Amino acid sequence: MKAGVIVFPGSNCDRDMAVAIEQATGQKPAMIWHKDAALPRGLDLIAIPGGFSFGDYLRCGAIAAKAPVMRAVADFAHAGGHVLGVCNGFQVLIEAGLLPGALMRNAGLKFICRTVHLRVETGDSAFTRGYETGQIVAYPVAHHDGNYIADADTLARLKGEDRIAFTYVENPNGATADIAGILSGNRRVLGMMPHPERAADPALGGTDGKALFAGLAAALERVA
Ligand SMILES: NC(=O)CC[C@H](N)C(=O)O
Repeated sequence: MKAGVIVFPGSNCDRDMAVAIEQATGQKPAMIWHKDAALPRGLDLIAIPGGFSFGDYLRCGAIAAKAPVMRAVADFAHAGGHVLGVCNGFQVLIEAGLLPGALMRNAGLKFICRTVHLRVETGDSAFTRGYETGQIVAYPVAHHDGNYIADADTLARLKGEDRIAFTYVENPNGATADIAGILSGNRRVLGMMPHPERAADPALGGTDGKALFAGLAAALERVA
């Protein structure tokens, strides 16, 4: 699997993401600067990492969503490519219009940095196929704007199309329907607030995120 990790000024989980991908695939991902208008050829996965892109000015992810590379990311997604957005990456995907809804300030108005439990709501995607539907996993969260909001129609569509990937067991931020992560209509774009790449090595205190990267590697591995 050939992966690329997008890097914005203020990204701070880009290297963690690269390590998790390399551990799962045996291949170093390409690190792609936000000003690059063209992607490396032959990518199977693009990861948009967590952080504070452009200092979270305007709204989290709003400026990054207008970066030159995002046009190429949108083309890649529209052509059926797999895209993983974690935390600030989820915010960027929403601001870019690649996933529906909005990410608002946490209901408690505080930055939340701790490990939370999530329920895997669907195993039906390249991202979640390494889990059983209904499995409970522990991932860290670290955000102040993780309160996922969707209107009634969007929520009904997400539920009806089995596009809610993860929910919080105990909602930390006020998110609608306890939503922690959602899939696009073609199930190839996943945005999620919790950090699988921070739970992918025993040295980090947890390994529940490993199955996400292993599942992706298995799903996107090319037959030589
Ligand atoms: N860890 C992150 O990606 C932080 C995301 C975002 N800047 C927030 O605080 O909501």
